[in-house]
Amino acid sequence: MTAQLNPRGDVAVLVPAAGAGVRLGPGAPKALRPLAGEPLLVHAVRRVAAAPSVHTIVVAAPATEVEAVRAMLAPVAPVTVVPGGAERQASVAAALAAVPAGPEIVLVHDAARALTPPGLVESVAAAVRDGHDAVIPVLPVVDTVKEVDAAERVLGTVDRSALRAVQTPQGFRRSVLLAAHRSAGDALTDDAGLVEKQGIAVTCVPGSELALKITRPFDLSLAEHLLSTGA
Ligand SMILES: Nc1ccn([C@@H]2O[C@H](COP(=O)(O)OP(=O)(O)OP(=O)(O)O)[C@@H](O)[C@H]2O)c(=O)n1
Ligand SMILES: C[C@](O)(CO)[C@H](O)COP(=O)(O)O
Repeated sequence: MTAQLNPRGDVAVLVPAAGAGVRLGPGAPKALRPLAGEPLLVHAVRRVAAAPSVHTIVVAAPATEVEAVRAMLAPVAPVTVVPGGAERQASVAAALAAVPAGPEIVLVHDAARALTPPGLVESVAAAVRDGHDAVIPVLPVVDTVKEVDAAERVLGTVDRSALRAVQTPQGFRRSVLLAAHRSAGDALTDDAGLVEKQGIAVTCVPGSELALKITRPFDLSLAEHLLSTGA
């Protein structure tokens, strides 16, 4: 049976957490590495579970760690844990298959974005509820962006006013995400990218700097600092 959080909620959140974390360096799978003494995944799930609209959370864990992840998350929130896949897309598909009947809004949220505030979960879900098929949180690109060739010679300066850095949670009408995964071709790291390939409009909402993706060692240090200063 699938664990439920708020039976009156209309949102299922899929948390892909099966990645290795190669860019973070050698060690345990990234979602299980400690941040201020607790695994990244615990931080991420605790914040998702604090969003009032959330009915169900499904975590895709590293295949060898499913039981350990169940035990780790049991005191945090009622969560369903399934084995993830070799690519993020396969992990999301496995979690999507475990969503029970009920929630018609499905969010996909990286475990690696461990400090994402519950308010961002709510604002993405609200935009889907308002009628958007697919919603992504974004931030403006703050650096000047150059296009370069293979020899790192600058070809030109890109107009960054039309560029956005994309975060998670990404929100979808359930049927839209299901159809996108059913007809998915080459693995993409981004669910909105799958939906775009179906010709479906994707809408942006403001993201949060706290939703940074912990990818490299610097990001982990930054997250430690943010937590120690009250994030
Ligand atoms: N096979 C995979 C690969 C990634 N993810 C998850 O997708 C999220 C975003 O991926 P990323 O941060 O790029 O993580 P990794 O793939 O682990 O990073 P790296 O490329 O450095 O190994 C993470 O929460 C990660 O655990 C997953 O569930 N299954
Ligand atoms: C969905 C995503 O977080 C978009 O930023 C994605 O998982 C990024 O993965 P990447 O491998 O770092 O591009």
